[in-house]
Amino acid sequence: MTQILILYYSRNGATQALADAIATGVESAGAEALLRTVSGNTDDAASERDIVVNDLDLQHCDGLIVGSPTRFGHMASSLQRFWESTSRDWLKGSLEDKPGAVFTSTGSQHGGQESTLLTLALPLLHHGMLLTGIPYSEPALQQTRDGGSPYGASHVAHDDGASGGKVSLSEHEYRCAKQLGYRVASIAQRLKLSAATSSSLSDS
Ligand SMILES: Cc1cc2nc3c(=O)[nH]c(=O)nc-3n(C[C@H](O)[C@H](O)[C@H](O)COP(=O)(O)O)c2cc1C
Repeated sequence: MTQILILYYSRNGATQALADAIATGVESAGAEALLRTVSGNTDDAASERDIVVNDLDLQHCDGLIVGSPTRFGHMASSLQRFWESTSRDWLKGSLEDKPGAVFTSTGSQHGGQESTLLTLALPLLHHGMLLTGIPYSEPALQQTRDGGSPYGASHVAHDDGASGGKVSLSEHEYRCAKQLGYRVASIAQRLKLSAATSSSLSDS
């Protein structure tokens, strides 16, 4: 079965809520969603609901969707530290030619979603991934008054999670996130199928 790795860092649950919505989209395409986190810093703990990613997760996945809260306009240091530990996988090309996408949560509406999404995409490109976002054929992208962007899925948290409140995505944020999961999973399935078809043609 096609396996999509959803890798995120989240301290207060908002980025994790996006990861869950993306997983719903992955599963709606008939693929498996593998939710993984990165380890946090001593003074900045990561959510412990999901286990920490390992090398095999990167090597075996058919697609990767990466998320982080926005921290001063870019990704959290825990996720940056994770990327700096991936040189061996970069040398092996573990992620090369696999579809990838990104997501983020901010405290405020104009707190840097686009800068975070665009910079979250850079390590994926360095690893040779095929970057995708959310197309405007998704109606929620036109209708949203909160998160959701062509660059990736997003949520405006107004810091509900940080103040101990319940994190809840708006309907449009949820639909954009689900669409992103569906899109990466269905692209991964098509790539896998065409690789299998061309290898069986070259064998015959
Ligand atoms: C050190 C730090 C820097 C932050 N920088 C920003 C920022 O630049 N823009 C913004 O809108 N929110 C910022 N926030 C708020 C977080 O992005 C927001 O609370 C996010 O939803 C947290 O995600 P999480 O619940 O997954 O941890 C910052 C929070 C912290 C702790």
